[in-house]
Amino acid sequence: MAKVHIIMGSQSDWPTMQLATKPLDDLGVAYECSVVSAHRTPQRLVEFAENAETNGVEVIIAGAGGAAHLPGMTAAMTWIPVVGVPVKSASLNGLDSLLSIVQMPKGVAVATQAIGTSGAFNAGLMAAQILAGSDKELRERIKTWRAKQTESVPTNVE
Ligand SMILES: Nc1c(C(=O)O)ncn1[C@@H]1O[C@H](COP(=O)(O)O)[C@@H](O)[C@H]1O
Repeated sequence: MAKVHIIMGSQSDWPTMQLATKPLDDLGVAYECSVVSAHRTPQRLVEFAENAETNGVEVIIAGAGGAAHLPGMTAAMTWIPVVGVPVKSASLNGLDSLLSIVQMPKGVAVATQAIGTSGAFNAGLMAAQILAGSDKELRERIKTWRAKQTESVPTNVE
């Protein structure tokens, strides 16, 4: 079973959430993806959260837009770290999603990322970094990945 599970509130979130898979692919971290909605499929969410530990999930990435309750509700039902991605919404540009995810009550934590594709990408990276705490080889791959990124930034302005 994959250690990272990416869930999203709707199939329409996939163009954003797909970015989370990029660093995971680069770093050789296996993942699974599912559509799970706290609002539209509440029972599916309960089953997902209750079975996540038994299924070997170690980090959950949860993306949703608008009234984005999915990351917080997932975090409420499991101790497994939840990395939240505010998907950009049509009416409020994702500010609604961001506030819905970031303003968690004390005692239930969600690691909220930036709005949209950058946030989704960083969610994948964050998931890998969490797993790297207990995986030395992954830690080394992350260090190499970061070093390559640093090298790719030019000094000169053209
Ligand atoms: N925020 C949530 C939740 C949830 O939090 O449970 N379920 C779906 N949605 C969001 O509704 C938006 C519109 O969805 P549709 O495009 O399917 O109408 C999506 O961004 C989704 O994440």
